[in-house]
Amino acid sequence: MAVEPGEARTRRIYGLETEYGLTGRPRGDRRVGPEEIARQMFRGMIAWGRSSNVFLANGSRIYLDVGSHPEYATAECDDLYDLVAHDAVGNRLVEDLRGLATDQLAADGTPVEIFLFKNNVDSAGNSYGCHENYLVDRGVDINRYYRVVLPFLVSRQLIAGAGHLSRTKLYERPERTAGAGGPAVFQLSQRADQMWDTVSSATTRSRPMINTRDEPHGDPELYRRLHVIVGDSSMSQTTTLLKVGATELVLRLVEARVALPDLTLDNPNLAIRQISRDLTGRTPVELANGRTVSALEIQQAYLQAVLDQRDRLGPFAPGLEHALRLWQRTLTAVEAGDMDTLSRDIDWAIKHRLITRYAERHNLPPDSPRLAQLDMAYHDIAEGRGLFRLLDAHGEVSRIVDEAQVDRALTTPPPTRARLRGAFIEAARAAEVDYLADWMHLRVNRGNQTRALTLRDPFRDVDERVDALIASLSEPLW
Ligand SMILES: Nc1ncnc2c1ncn2[C@@H]1O[C@H](COP(=O)(O)OP(=O)(O)OP(=O)(O)O)[C@@H](O)[C@H]1O
Ligand SMILES: [Mg+2]
Repeated sequence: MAVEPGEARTRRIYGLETEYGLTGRPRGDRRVGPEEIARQMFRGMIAWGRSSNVFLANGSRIYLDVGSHPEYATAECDDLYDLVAHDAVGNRLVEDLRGLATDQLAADGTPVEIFLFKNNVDSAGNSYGCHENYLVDRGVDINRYYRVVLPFLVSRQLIAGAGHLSRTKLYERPERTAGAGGPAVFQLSQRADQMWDTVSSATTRSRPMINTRDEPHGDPELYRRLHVIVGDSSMSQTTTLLKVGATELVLRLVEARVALPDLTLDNPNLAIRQISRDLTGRTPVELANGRTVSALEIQQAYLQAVLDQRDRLGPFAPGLEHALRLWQRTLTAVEAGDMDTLSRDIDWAIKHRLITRYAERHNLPPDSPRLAQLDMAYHDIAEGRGLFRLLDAHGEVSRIVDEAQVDRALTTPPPTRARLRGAFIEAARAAEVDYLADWMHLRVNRGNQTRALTLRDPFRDVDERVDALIASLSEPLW
């Protein structure tokens, strides 16, 4: 359903896409490159997904792109808590594939220890993404979203950055120097130094903060999909909730036409780099109108608008309420310079504490390779090995969902179009028919007959046409 002009959308579709970093350490004589490991994971995926069609019964998509970055895209969620649970499922799935590939490579006589990282930059300085998708209405001028959302996103690393001990100099291309061109500095974000454009349809060469490719995965007359690619991957569930929840609140400000100060940045590519290099949020960045403002002030301005105009933003589900409280608490802590109070909740602060304590204990300078390893190991998703995973196992970081909720999300789609897709996939697998499913389409091929459906409404989780298609699978012949 579209919303009335001037009204905030109170139900929205969200999806998170995560690309994982992949490396292997040989346990025998032969080196095994990431391409080969990825190939083995893909074989595992075919065995385990029963086809190379990689949409799963929980509505998600798992995918191996060119390059060696397994990608997991959550199903369409309409609730932030659901989104956090569905995002967490990605780690489980790629971990399964890692296990299968490890066994297979060992059986083939090339034993290798495989590492998967939920981060955004490898040791050679190459970057890969964590994309956020937000459904917005075609009826709202997309340029108003861009204008308001960009300064928010450029400064959002202050509340949701993953942290990065980086040796990339200002405006250097990390992939040209393997990210080691200067002295080590702890930055807020892994993505800041990878951004070369603000809003464009390119994805790789001049990587923009928002991708404008118009692919709504829904009725194109009603909807658009806002494709945000500037964000860091999050290990922390609280950081995920805050990252998406605060963005949701800013989208509602745009839709409700709340008057906001003009925070258009003079040079967003420079500002994002400056902000990333200052954990206090105080560095002034230049606005197009000649004034300067800090990341903290930008974030405070948006937060204050939400608090002041809350009545105009519609009802808040518990997850959104939770995100709002976290946003307030995070900015208060940054303002007070009290990072320790964030060290259970916000990735960059958790990682910063870990690295500083280790450096102090072992008397290491910032560019010690051991600290760079620690930075990487934070994102290792293996249980019992990854550093965030260890903190989590010891109860030293906060959680939004427990393992039982992740178990559920592994098999149960959220109550959106994903539910139709999930039910269809389950039925098609049980009936052992040749089928295809993607975000918008369901199709069955039987003999020389094909039946196909298009699901244009991502909100809708009941559809008689899907029921009929599923029922027809048990008919002996068409
Ligand atoms: N109408 C919609 N609005 C917002 N998000 C959507 C909508 N439909 C699907 N999504 C989400 O968008 C994401 C799409 O991920 P996916 O990686 O398959 O697509 P893509 O970005 O179009 O393609 P690619 O990564 O191959 O370029 C998923 O997380 C999904 O849940
Ligand atoms: Mg994608």
